[in-house]
Amino acid sequence: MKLNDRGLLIVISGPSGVGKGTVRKALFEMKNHDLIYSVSMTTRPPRPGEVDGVDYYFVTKEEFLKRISEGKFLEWAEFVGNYYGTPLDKVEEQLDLGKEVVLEIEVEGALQVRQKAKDAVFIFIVPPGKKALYDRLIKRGTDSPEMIKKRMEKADREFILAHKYDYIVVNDDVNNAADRIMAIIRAEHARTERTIHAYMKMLKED
Ligand SMILES: Nc1nc2c(ncn2[C@@H]2O[C@H](COP(=O)(O)OP(=O)(O)O)[C@@H](O)[C@H]2O)c(=O)[nH]1
Ligand SMILES: Nc1ncnc2c1ncn2[C@@H]1O[C@H](COP(=O)(O)OP(=O)(O)O)[C@@H](O)[C@H]1O
Repeated sequence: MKLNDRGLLIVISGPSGVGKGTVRKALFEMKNHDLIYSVSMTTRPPRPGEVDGVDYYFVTKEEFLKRISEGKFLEWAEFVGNYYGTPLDKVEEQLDLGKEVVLEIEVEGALQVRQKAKDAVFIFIVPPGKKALYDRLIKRGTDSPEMIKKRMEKADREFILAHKYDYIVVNDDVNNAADRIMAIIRAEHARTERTIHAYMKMLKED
């Protein structure tokens, strides 16, 4: 039984290569959930295998800047030379339908969402160690040595902001990390301030 009509907004961040995409896929493969992934827009070129409209909406810088000026993003940020943003209309639409909307975004954008959506839940994924992070970026094989260096330096600046999140999840094992995130989402549903008004309303209508 669902107590709140409006869906929960879940923001997941973590350094590049920590396994956000991998853990998110494991999360969505779990049974009995109402999660929707918010596909971001980016000016980064697609990686081999990435599909427009599934992994990202791939657009030009001009198109992206036009959308910023039209106020079409819930948040946006520049990350190692490319723009990334969350289309506002789709997120609102899904939350109104009672869906749990998952954003997988970097910290600067997450902090913008923190200002706008007070009852969103913020989860920061960390690697079991710095060496593990480096190894994962190498293993993924999608970035040049120079880009890996930039992503590792960026990770150092992101770790400092981890305390601004509600939860820290260690991605030691993909399925364990996904389980922990699902447990957090379920617990957030039961939070008093989130559900009490909806429950009182339901009692009145009962
Ligand atoms: N602020 C913001 N960051 C995003 C968005 N979409 C993706 N990102 C983040 O941008 C960073 C770079 O993403 P990407 O180029 O796909 O590389 P990855 O981190 O190696 O997966 C990651 O931290 C993503 O979480 C978005 O819509 N807004
Ligand atoms: N728990 C884990 N243990 C070992 N390797 C992992 C784990 N999670 C992810 N990886 C690997 O690390 C690399 C980066 O993962 P990815 O999901 O692309 O990270 P992100 O989306 O955070 O940039 C991939 O090659 C992925 O298979």
